[in-house]
Amino acid sequence: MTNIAVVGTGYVGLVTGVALSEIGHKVTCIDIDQAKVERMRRGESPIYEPGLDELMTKNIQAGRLFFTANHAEGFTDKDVVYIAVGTPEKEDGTADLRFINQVAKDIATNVKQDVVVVTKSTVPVGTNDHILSVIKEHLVHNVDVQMVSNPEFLREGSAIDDAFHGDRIVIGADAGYAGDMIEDVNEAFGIPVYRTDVRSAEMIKYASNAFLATKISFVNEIANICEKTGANIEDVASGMGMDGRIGHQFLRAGIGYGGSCFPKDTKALAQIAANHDHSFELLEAVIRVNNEQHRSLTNKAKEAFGSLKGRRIALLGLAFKPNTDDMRESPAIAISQELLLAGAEVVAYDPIATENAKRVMPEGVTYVSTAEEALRGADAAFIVTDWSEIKSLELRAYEQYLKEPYVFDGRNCYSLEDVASTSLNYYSVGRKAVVNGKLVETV
Ligand SMILES: NC(=O)C1=CN([C@@H]2O[C@H](COP(=O)(O)OP(=O)(O)OC[C@H]3O[C@@H](n4cnc5c(N)ncnc54)[C@H](O)[C@@H]3O)[C@@H](O)[C@H]2O)C=CC1
Ligand SMILES: O=C(O)[C@H]1O[C@H](OP(=O)(O)OP(=O)(O)OC[C@H]2O[C@@H](n3ccc(=O)[nH]c3=O)[C@H](O)[C@@H]2O)[C@H](O)[C@@H](O)[C@@H]1O
Repeated sequence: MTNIAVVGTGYVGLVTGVALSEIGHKVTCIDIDQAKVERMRRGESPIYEPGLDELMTKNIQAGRLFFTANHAEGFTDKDVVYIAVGTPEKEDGTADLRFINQVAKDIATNVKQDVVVVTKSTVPVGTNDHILSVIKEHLVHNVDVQMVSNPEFLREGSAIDDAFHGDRIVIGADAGYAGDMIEDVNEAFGIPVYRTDVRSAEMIKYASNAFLATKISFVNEIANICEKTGANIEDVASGMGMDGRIGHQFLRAGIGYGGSCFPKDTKALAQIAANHDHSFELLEAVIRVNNEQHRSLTNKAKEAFGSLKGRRIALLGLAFKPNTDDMRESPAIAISQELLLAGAEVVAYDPIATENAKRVMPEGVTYVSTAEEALRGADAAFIVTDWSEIKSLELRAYEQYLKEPYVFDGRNCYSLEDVASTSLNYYSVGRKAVVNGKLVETV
């Protein structure tokens, strides 16, 4: 059992803290947001993440999981401090290290014993060295501080499962005892550990996210060409994925990736390259393709309707992916902006993310509390997020509620054969359209 503090209780920090307490460590989670801390003390997760509340409550009751807004209290007697604060994007695309720098100072001024500092946050190559120098510069007590880079690979919506069944745990440490100590801390997860130096660990995180984003932009480009050639992206992706060297994962064509990480991490890596006089052409193209892909549904609707002026569009799903309330960089934002700009009226529904959506979506969007309400009287439906509730909506519902039978499906939720037996006009991604019960090429 190790005494651990986790600084920052967002998607990563809270899941990390809960998972470490579940395998037997004594964990104190620290956040500057007092209201969040109070909710967590009651066993309520401030974020929507399946399975998290239950596991939190269990470990609070077992006396292994604590929450505080006071850094000095949180760091008392801790051997390990995890940093899990945000590293958002600055205007120029680089990572904003404001929160990281603050935590480094918080650690320096409050720790009274030797400590291993573990960076979970995604940070540019060289940042761990920078964190150590900030800590040393502000250190109040004469203690030893060692750094470990331990990037996080969990996905929102399946974060608990990922924490216990991830593919690897990357531990980046230079000389000293710290790497072995963090390997011991993680032993009970039973996940393969990959040891490397600090800078390689930092790069593994960006390279992994950039590679996954590349797969998505690649498959979206293939989908765009499928639409022009009459091929079917679902069949193409399945056939590609059967090659073990390619694999089936991250070949789902759609409306482009969103979320709190792929958009910011791809830009940050391109900037890291640029800072070292390297132009990362491939990654720049991945980003451009993704931005363009956000427009694909609206472009199809413009083509089908001629003009979207005065058209009422039902947006089904707002979160950047299912099973999360996270709206950061959700394609729903860009899609709504495009629709409003084209003079359309936007009525939106999401099973979970509506409150967060209201904070980041453009002004002028109307929110309703069921899919049916969104569809009723609309000229077209846009399927934006493939929540199971939305995927399982009967095709009959669109026929029944829509004023005009137009569905623009950004997630390929329905089979073309099923749609062909309805009265719907259906446009999806990388597949033929269905118009008047017939499969037709879109160009
Ligand atoms: N969200 C995700 O799925 C993943 C995120 N990451 C990385 O993990 C890091 C954290 O991401 P999220 O959990 O999404 O962030 P988040 O923005 O959801 O949460 C960050 C939390 O840190 C708190 N905080 C800020 N400064 C603090 C301080 N000085 N002391 C204590 N608490 C402080 C904030 O109040 C907030 O609750 C980022 O670098 C991100 O790139 C990595 C893998 C997955
Ligand atoms: O660094 C991070 O924050 C995390 O970023 C992603 O996780 P996440 O953003 O939660 O979700 P993903 O499932 O990767 O989806 C990201 C976006 O790509 C889209 N996507 C994903 C897969 C696919 O085949 N097609 C596709 O369009 C999703 O709809 C979503 O908008 C990575 O998968 C995690 O390994 C990583 O830890």
